[in-house]
Amino acid sequence: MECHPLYKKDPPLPTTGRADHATSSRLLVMLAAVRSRLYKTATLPFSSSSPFFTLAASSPLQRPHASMSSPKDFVEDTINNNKVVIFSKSYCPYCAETKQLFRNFFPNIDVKVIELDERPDMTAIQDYIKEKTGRRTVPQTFIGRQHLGGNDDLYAAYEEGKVKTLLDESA
Ligand SMILES: N[C@@H](CCC(=O)N[C@@H](CS)C(=O)NCC(=O)O)C(=O)O
Repeated sequence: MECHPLYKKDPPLPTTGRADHATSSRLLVMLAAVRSRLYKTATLPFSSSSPFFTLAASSPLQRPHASMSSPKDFVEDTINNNKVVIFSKSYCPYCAETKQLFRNFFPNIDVKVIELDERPDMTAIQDYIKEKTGRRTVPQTFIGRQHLGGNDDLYAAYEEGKVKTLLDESA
């Protein structure tokens, strides 16, 4: 199976610092233009603390890591607060099969999918999952806080009836 980011069907918006900066700069220029036109036409009481500017300055584009928890806290909180968690990568075919298993056989179960390749802390999260489970590959699935393993492990567990048992037990 092909497993490479270039095979991803829907590439994410640019997430590098430079792209973010360019995007937010363009946004600020647009907002400034709108602000100056409004000033001319309606003389509205804008100031530098206008909601427009507050919004732009606190945008995740400018402060991408500000509210992020540690990789360990993020993984543990996610597992504790969701019945089924799949740590995945959006372009990974094994991950697609894992997601498909739940869609096919357990369509009414909420599944929390974390697409690691869409997060800036991907590597740190994979490091923590490796520390926790001994596995660094994706997917890694947890049901009711219990680690089931990769895609092969999940399908084997499904065949044995273990997936259903764990889902029932963690109701
Ligand atoms: N046999 C494994 C194969 C998993 C696998 O090779 N995943 C690739 C992604 S498609 C991987 O994790 N590569 C290393 C990485 O992305 O860090 C399974 O069934 O889960």
